Amino acid sequence: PDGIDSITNGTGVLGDRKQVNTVRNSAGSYLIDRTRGKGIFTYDAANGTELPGTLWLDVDHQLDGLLDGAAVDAHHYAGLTFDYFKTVHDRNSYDGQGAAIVSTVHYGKAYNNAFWSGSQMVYGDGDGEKFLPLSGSLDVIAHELTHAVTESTAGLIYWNDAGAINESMSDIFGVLIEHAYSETPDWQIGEDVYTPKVEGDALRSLADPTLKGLPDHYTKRYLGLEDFGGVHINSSISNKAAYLLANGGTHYNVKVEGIGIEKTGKIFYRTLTQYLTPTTKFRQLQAASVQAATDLYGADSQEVTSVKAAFAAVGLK
Ligand SMILES: CCCCC[C@H](S)C(=O)N[C@@H](Cc1ccccc1)C(=O)N[C@@H](C)C(=O)O
Ligand SMILES: [Ca+2]
Ligand SMILES: [Ca+2]
Ligand SMILES: [Zn+2]
Repeated sequence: PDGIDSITNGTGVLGDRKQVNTVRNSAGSYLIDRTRGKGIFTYDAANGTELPGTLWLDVDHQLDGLLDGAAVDAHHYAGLTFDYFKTVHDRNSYDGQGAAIVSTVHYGKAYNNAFWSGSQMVYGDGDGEKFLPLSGSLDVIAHELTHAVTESTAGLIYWNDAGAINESMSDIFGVLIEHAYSETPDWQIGEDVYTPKVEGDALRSLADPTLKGLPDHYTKRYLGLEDFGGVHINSSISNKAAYLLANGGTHYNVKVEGIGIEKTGKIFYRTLTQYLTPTTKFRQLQAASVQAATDLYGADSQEVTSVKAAFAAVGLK
């Protein structure tokens, strides 16, 4: 639709006020952000499963209704995630060519998930017990958009080791992007929308995966067929390595000197975009990460030593 670029005030899923970039005309304000790449577009599935659904139009230019929150957050957080890849890694959208970013909210009925469809992000409303509308948490949007980056670069298949590494990259960048923009960053995933009636829990913890019964060592990996071969289970192995690399610590008697979150982000971004392939296995992830750190900081650097220690601590090499 035609119209003028404008900024509209809105209320997010958690009742927090924020501004979103919109296109405004006589019909109302559309969730179109023309300030980033080829644009960010947010749609409404109206609790159906047709994608992308209807481009979000707010007729009174006040994005503060109960149904608006999911759309406001999906749009706003997609913008922040775009900004992170652009300003921190000099990557213009998920494809490096400014690709338009499309999101759909209110997908399905009480749908307790969010996903990258292969061409767009999709968010369920949650059932109010397990999840609130999933776009209400920045780490969820960052997780999903990172799948698009992964698909445009490494192409990790969604199965067994490669799938777990795929999922892990999405969790790691979920944390990195939350640390870049949130006042209350953490090493947990989904805490803002997970179990609204239970305080202090999260879907996954990178700091201590065992809190949710997930493996924190390669010898404890899941070998079954569920969850695409454990992609949301074995992701915790490299998630833990990332936590140790950034923060340091001693894990299974292996001491890791932390190098901070910025350098951790640089290493994992280079690993993901330069060295991973569709079939990368966990041991190859270790080697790829060492290579990326070597490229960036030199073979004899503390950073390389810490990458080796972080992966050794979770049983890789
Ligand atoms: C369609 C089935 C597969 C879903 C895969 C998507 S990418 C995914 O991993 N979704 C995230 C959503 C998420 C992300 C961050 C924080 C909370 C929730 C996910 O972890 N889904 C879990 C619930 C799962 O699918 O097991
Ligand atoms: Ca978090
Ligand atoms: Ca909770
Ligand atoms: Zn995922």
